[in-house]
Amino acid sequence: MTAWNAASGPGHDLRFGYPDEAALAAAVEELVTDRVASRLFARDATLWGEAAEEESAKRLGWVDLPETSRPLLTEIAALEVELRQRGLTKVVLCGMGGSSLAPEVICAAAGVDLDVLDSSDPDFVRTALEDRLAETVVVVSSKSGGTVETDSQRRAFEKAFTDAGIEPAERIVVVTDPGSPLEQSAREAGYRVFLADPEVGGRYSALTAFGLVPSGLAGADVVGLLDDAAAARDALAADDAGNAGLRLGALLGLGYRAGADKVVLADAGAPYAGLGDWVEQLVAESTGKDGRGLLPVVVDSSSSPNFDPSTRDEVLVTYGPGFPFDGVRPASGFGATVDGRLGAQMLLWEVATAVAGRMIGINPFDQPDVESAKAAAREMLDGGGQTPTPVLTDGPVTVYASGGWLPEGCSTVVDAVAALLDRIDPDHGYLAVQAYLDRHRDRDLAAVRDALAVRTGRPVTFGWGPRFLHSTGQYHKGGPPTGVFLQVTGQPEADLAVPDRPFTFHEFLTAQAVGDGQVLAGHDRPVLRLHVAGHGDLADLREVLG
Ligand SMILES: O=P(O)(O)OC[C@H]1O[C@H](O)[C@H](O)[C@@H](O)[C@@H]1O
Repeated sequence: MTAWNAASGPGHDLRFGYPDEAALAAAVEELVTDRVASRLFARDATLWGEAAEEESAKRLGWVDLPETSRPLLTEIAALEVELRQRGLTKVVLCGMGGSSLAPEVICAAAGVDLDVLDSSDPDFVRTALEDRLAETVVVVSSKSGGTVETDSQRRAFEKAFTDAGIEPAERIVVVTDPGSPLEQSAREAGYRVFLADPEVGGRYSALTAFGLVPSGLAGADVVGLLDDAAAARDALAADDAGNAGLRLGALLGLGYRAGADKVVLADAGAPYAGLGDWVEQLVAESTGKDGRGLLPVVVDSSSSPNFDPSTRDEVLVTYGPGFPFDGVRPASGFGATVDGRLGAQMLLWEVATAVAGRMIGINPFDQPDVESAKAAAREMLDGGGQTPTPVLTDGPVTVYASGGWLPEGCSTVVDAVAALLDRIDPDHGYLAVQAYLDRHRDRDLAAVRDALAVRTGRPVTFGWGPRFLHSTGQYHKGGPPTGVFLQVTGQPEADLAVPDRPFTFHEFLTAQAVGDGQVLAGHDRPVLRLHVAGHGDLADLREVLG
C-alpha cells in the first residue's frame, strides 16, 4: 500500500488505501472519461450493457430521491403527530430486506425505537405481538406486496388487534408500490396507504417511503436525512476524479479484478449502528450473480477477525470517523474508510455499488436467484418437497447434510462440523452461518462468527434466517461457488398459527431453511444443518463451534 487519498464532498469524506495508486487513478479516470457519474444521475440505462438495459431503465429513480421524496414529508410528519396524540408510541415494522434494513439503521442513528419484525420465527413474532399492543402502530412494508413473511406478520397483527377489541384499520399503515396486491387489499381494509416510487428497487429504496415512513413515524429526523443526501448529490454526480462514489466503486471493482472479492465491513465509531447490514444487502444482492460478485462480511469492529487479521481475498472497509489503518494493513492491500452523515453515506454506497457492478460486469438491479428459495419453501409447505432425513443424532442435536459430501463414519456434531470446515477452499472459500432462530433471544449465538473466523482463518458471515434470504441469499446461490453453509434451526418455545393460512410460523420457517438448503445443495454447495431440541441447547452448540 502506498498512499491514503481523500475524496470529500458536502457531508461525506472518504479515505483510501490501495496497493497501486496508478491503477486506482487509471480506473477512476476511465469512469470520468466515460462520464459514468453524470450518466448515472441522468438515469442512463445503458451503463451496464445491453442485457441489463431493460431492468435498469425502470430502476434508476433513486438518484433523484433527495428531491423527489420531499412531498412525502408533510404527510409523514402529520401522521406522526396524530399517532402521538392518540398515545400510540410503539412502532412495529413488518417487512423484509429492502423494506426493513434502511429504517432499522435510520432509527438506530436517530436513537429512536423501532421494533423491526423481519422474521417468521414464532417466538420472535409472538414477542412483538405481546409487547404493549394497546400502544402499538404497525407499518406493513412490501414493495411487491407478495412477500410471505410480511403477509404472515400482517395477518398475525390483524388477529391480535381484533382479539383485543382494537380496530386494525386504526393501527395499520401500509407502504407499497402502486398497483401491488397489498395496495388493493389495504385500501379494501381501510388502512392508511403510502405509495413508494416504483422506479426504485428494494435495496436502493432507503430514501423512498420505505425508509422514510416507518422512520418518521418512530420519530427520526427524516428531513435531515434527505438534506444530507441532497448536500452530497452534486459531488456524487460529477465526472470528477475526486468523486467519492466513483472512487469507492473503482476500489471495489479493482479489488474484485485482483481476486479480493470479499468486502469486510467494520464500524469505526459511526453514530449509526447497523449500517453494515444495510450495505450487506445492497452489495450482495446487487453484485452476487452470474458466478461473480462481492461477498460482504459484516464484523463488529476493526479489531474483529477477518479485519485484523485479514485474508488476501478481502477488501477492508470501515464506516464512521475512526481511521484504523494506521495500525492495520489489509493483507490484500485494499482498504478504505468512509465517513459521512447517514443520508450522504447511503447515496454514496448506492453510487459505488452501481459503479462496481459496471466494472464487475453484472446487472446491479436484478436478483435472479432469490425466487428459487421462495419456490422451494412453497413446495415444502404444499407437501411437494422432499422431507429431509437426518444423518445422525448427537444428544439434543439432529444433524442433516446435503448430497453426500459428509464422509462416512461421522458420528458426532463435532465430526460433522469439522468435515464441513474442511471443505472450505483455503484461498477463495468462505463459511456462511445461517441461524433460523429468534435473533433477539438467541443473539449470543452470533459470537460464533468471530470464533469460526479464527478457527478457519477464512471469511465467515453470520446471518439470521429468514432475514438473510433477502440479503446475502442471492450471492450464496448466484455468486461464485466458493461457500460452505452451516444452518442452525431449533424447536420454538411454542408455535404460532398464521391466521387463515394452512401453515404455522414454525412450519414456514422450517420450510424456508430446508428449501434454501435444497437449492444450495442443487448448486453443489455443501450444507450442514444442526437442529437443536431447544434454545437452551445453543450454549453447548456455541462451545462446539468455537
Ligand atoms: O419489499 P418486498 O417486495 O416485500 O421485498 C422484500 C425483499 O424481497 C426479496 O428478497 C428481494 O430480493 C429483496 O430485494 C427485497 O428487499
